[in-house]
Formats: sequence, C-alpha cells, structure tokens
Amino acid sequence: MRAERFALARTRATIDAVDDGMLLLLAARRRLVRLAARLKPSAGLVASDPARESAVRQRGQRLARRLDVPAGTAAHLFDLMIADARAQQGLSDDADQGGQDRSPVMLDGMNPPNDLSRAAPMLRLLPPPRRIAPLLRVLPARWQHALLERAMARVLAAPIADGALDFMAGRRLGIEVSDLGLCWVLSLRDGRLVVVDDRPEASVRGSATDLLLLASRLEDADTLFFQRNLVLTGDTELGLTARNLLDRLPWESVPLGLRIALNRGARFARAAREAHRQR
Ligand SMILES: O=C(O)C(=O)C[C@]1(C(=O)O)C=C[C@@H](O)C=C1
Repeated sequence: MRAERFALARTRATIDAVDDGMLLLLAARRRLVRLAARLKPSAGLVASDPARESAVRQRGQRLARRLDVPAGTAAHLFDLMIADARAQQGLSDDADQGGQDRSPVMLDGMNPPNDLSRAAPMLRLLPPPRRIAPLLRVLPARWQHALLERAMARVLAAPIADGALDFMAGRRLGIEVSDLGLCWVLSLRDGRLVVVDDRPEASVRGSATDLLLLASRLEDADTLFFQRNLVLTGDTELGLTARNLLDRLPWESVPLGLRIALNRGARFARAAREAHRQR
C-alpha cells in the first residue's frame, strides 16, 4: 500500500512535468504564431489560411493515430490551438466564416529570401536554443534517438554502404549539442549508426547552430574547428578520423529534399543567432 502510494505520487509528479511541458510547448507555438503573423504581410499572404489550418489538423490526426491518441481528443486539441492562434491575430473563431481572407494569396518571388538579415527583428522573437532545451527534454529519449538514427541513415547512406564508416564499428563517438544540453553516443552496429547508452571514447561538441552549419555544409569542418566553435575531446585518433570523414562526405549522395531542408534550417538558425547577438 505504501509502495503504491509512493508510486502514485511519483506518477503524478511526472504528469505535472508533462503538463508543464505542454504549456511550454503552447507558449512556444504562440510565439511562432506571432512570428508567422508578422511575416505573412511581407510574404504576400493574408492572415487567415484555411488550407494551412486543414493541413495542420491532418498532420495532427496522422500523428495521433500513430501515438494511439483518440482522434476526437486530438481534434479538440487542434481546434483549441488554432482558435487561439486565430484570436492572437484578431481573426474570427471559425476559419470558414473568417471574412474576406478566404485563401492565401501567393505573390511572385514567394521563395524565402536569401537574405534573412531583414527578418532580424522577427527572428529575435524566437526563443534562443537554451530556452528550447527544456522543451526538448520533454521528448522521450527513445524518440530523439529514433529520429537521429533515421536522419543519420539517410544522410550517411552512401558512406555506410561503401564502408567509409567501418572505423566506427564497436567505437563510441559522442555528439554534444552544448546549448540544448543534449548528448548522444553513436556507434556502428550491424551496418547502422545507432545511439548507444555508454560513455563516448571521443566527442564533438558544439552549439546546435554550428552542428547544423556543419551538417548542411554551409561551414566547413576546418573553419568550425579552427574557430573553436566545434571542439573535439577524448580519443584524438577516433575524433580526427570522424572529423576527416565529415570533410569527405559525398554531399551529392544526400537526397536533394534533405539537402534543401538542412540548408534552409542552418541558414535560419544562423540568422536567428545573429539576431539574438545584436539584441
Ligand atoms: O501558419 C499560420 O500562418 C498561422 O497563423 C498559424 C495557424 C495555426 O494555428 O496553425 C493559425 C491561423 C492560420 O489561418 C493558419 C495557421
């Protein structure tokens, strides 16, 4: 009985932590909605976007199905979030009766501008990585690991296939994202890079932005290590082999969509960092 009471108290404390996480995520969504609201006029879009709302709802339903969350519950949650986002922008509660702004208007040159510096005032509204860190900690480790393993399998498919990563078999290389407080230890097992629960023999440490700049090839490994934006610790030979491999990665073999996503993400993260530095 006492053990059950204790277990219940611990369970409830964890429920509280999850509730906090949900509110933190809602606060983050509201900030992003504020940013979207500011970006839309200069992107040639009107505030109300029923097509986007329906895409957001559909994504939510798909994920809910995979996570075993009842469809009705997920639908309520999305109704609430979207109604809140519409209220933030002074829009009526119901997108279908949302006044004149029926569908988004696309103007010429809708591609994201190359020069993100003009968006600095808005980028400053984004929370810096250290504020995002508590949100990421709410994500269960096994989800983080599964996402990372899937991303690595796609980015590194060619070097894994041609044996360029064989030196990682049974070795443990750490990736530390300093500003997000994240650390993963990678190893090559059965021809796959996996996250293992062990101490690293060598580690690469850097901020989320610098690691993204490296992954997207917007900065080369030499520059990042020379400027000490990325730091190698532990077994030098293993670290240097990994670092040299990064330099020789056949970028052309990475699927085009992923290359574009990485490139955009890295440029966005760099611009947001600049905007925060100028504050
Ligand atoms: O993406 C936007 O433009 C938003 O303002 C966010 C959001 C949403 O809640 O997802 C809200 C209102 C728009 O009609 C479309 C989507």
